[in-house]
Amino acid sequence: MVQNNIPQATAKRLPLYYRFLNNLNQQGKARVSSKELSEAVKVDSATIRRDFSYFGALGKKGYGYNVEYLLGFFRETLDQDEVTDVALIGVGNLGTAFLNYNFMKNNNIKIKMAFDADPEKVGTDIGGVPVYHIDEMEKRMAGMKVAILTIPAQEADRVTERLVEFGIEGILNFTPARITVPSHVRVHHIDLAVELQALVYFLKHYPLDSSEQ
Ligand SMILES: NC(=O)c1ccc[n+]([C@@H]2O[C@H](COP(=O)([O-])OP(=O)(O)OC[C@H]3O[C@@H](n4cnc5c(N)ncnc54)[C@H](O)[C@@H]3O)[C@@H](O)[C@H]2O)c1
Repeated sequence: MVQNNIPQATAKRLPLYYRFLNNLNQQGKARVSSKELSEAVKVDSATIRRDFSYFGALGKKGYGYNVEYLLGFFRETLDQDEVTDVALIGVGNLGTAFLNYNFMKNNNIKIKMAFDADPEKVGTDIGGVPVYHIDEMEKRMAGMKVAILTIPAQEADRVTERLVEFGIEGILNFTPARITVPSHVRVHHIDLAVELQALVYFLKHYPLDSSEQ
């Protein structure tokens, strides 16, 4: 399949491209130039052209790219026709914000259920998502492949072990814990403190040339 040959860096940019092209399509635009795309998604146009060449979309000079063709490709590659159900573990400050945020607005990923250990939260419904007790995780999550972790760091290893045990395939980890998983499980860490520190470091040591903006 085509997507197996796409470099990981390119694959990571696909959702970004998809979102923008979807907006263009809804506005009735039939084509887009790599310059327009570049300005909108803040990726340089040479990178966009290289990315698009991996899936055979070669823009025509003076015409640009066909929005509908690209969207069709992205939809297939990103499985946009299929809704992916995700579970969220830990309905605290961060978890509650995610439940209230409707992922469906931009793509086909949906938080279907949430789990918490606090009896006061169990049985509630946040943003239309039911909250179950963590003891019911294995039973309720049967068949689900992706989980978001928004529990305290010290709970991360224990919960991860249970997720791995029943066959989870991907974990989006918001805890600062560096969880260990077998090689067949993919973990993406999102550490806001690290990102913020990196941003401040870059601002200080790699000031942007205003002409690049
Ligand atoms: N709040 C933020 O802005 C923020 C930002 C970045 C990262 N984080 C990280 O995200 C995680 C959650 O942060 P928070 O501020 O939402 O914390 P929080 O204390 O508000 O929420 C944690 C929730 O997890 C539940 N919980 C505890 N142990 C559990 C278990 N074993 N199983 C299921 N649920 C359990 C608690 O009952 C609580 O509802 C932390 O690891 C934190 O470091 C938070």
